[in-house]
Amino acid sequence: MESITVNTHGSSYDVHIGEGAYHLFGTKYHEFIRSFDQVVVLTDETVASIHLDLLLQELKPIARQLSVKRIPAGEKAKTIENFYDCQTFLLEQNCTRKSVIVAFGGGACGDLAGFVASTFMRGIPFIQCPTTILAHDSAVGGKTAINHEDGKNMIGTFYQPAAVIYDVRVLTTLSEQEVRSGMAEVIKHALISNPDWLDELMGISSFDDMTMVELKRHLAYGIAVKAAIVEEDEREQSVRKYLNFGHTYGHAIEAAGGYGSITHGEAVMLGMVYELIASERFGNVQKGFTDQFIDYAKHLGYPFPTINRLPFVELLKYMEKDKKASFGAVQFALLDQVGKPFLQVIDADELERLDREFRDRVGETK
Ligand SMILES: NC(=O)c1ccc[n+]([C@@H]2O[C@H](COP(=O)([O-])OP(=O)(O)OC[C@H]3O[C@@H](n4cnc5c(N)ncnc54)[C@H](O)[C@@H]3O)[C@@H](O)[C@H]2O)c1
Ligand SMILES: O=C(O)C(=O)C[C@@H](O)[C@H](O)[C@H](O)COP(=O)(O)O
Ligand SMILES: [Zn+2]
Repeated sequence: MESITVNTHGSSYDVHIGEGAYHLFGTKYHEFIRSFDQVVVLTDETVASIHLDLLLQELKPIARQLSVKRIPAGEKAKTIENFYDCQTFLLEQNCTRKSVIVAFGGGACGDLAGFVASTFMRGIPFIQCPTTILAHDSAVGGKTAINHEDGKNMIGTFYQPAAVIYDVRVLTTLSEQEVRSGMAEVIKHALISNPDWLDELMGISSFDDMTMVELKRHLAYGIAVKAAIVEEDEREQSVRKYLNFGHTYGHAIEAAGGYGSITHGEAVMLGMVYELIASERFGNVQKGFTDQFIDYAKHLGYPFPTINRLPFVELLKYMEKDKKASFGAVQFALLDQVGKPFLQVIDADELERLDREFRDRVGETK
């Protein structure tokens, strides 16, 4: 079992990753769980149907009272209606300020559960139990959110979990598409931090070839990269914006396409290619590198044709509302080189030129 501690201004918590991590509920977290009058597991329908027993066999013997709230699977969970429904559930269960939420699912479930926890009676503790590769990112760092039709994650809080318990046994049931989606955030962590690690990832010709030992190592690296940035800038005033590499364009794709029509990680991969092209213009990324990266991403099956149904004007509308934008300027996290991120304002005319170049170079035209 590997453990990484995240220290922020107001909190300190551990991220545990390994096979059998849920046993920690009965050991390290036994007294912590006993200190709550109720444990509410917030989980998505799919995860519950496959893996709930694995978690409940650890929690049932120790929780004073336990209930399970199932939410819809996937991005459609992150709505104001589901948020309200969860609050109603907590009230119906007579939860109090001495209750705890356990988020059991991928990033969508974790983002919603964290937002619910941060607002129920003005805030109760929550534990993240991520069940996707992608959630090595979302479970750490305390960003919680639901979506608005005008923009991704527009309603949310910074609210750190009390612990992250990442039992990798559940990852074996992920679909090929969800593996691809999750690996995009791993690749993002490498792109913003470490050229050697990126080289290793770019040597993977099929995610099926990765062993669990290799996957766990990549996830632990990604968590360490994220934890270090969050410790430095929890509320995204400076370096935390680097974690948004690929997201300004990626979130616009998700919102313009309709939430859930493309996975978050797949949209981020398209966004990273767009933002690599911008990094050639504003940084020192070489065209040859970006072309090699495009071939790699295409070979791994990232869905570049999605861009065909999304006109630039639609994407621009969302990019202009990005959370890093202010005073009418859209700000991007770009790369000077791999491992050297920086921030750059880009105007609408340049964004359009980059968009045309992106479509040409990924081989899809309007
Ligand atoms: N808070 C953050 O810092 C942060 C970081 C990255 C992404 N996110 C958010 O995370 C979300 C994406 O997360 P995600 O990719 O985990 O999506 P997700 O939670 O929608 O899960 C993807 C799909 O996989 C299924 N699934 C989950 N675990 C499974 C398992 N073990 N076996 C089989 N199926 C399983 C789910 O039911 C769902 O259908 C987006 O909303 C994104 O905005 C947040
Ligand atoms: O933790 C962060 O900070 C990130 O930017 C990580 C991203 O992978 C994640 O998708 C995050 O939810 C995006 O945040 P947002 O503030 O752009 O909505
Ligand atoms: Zn992301």
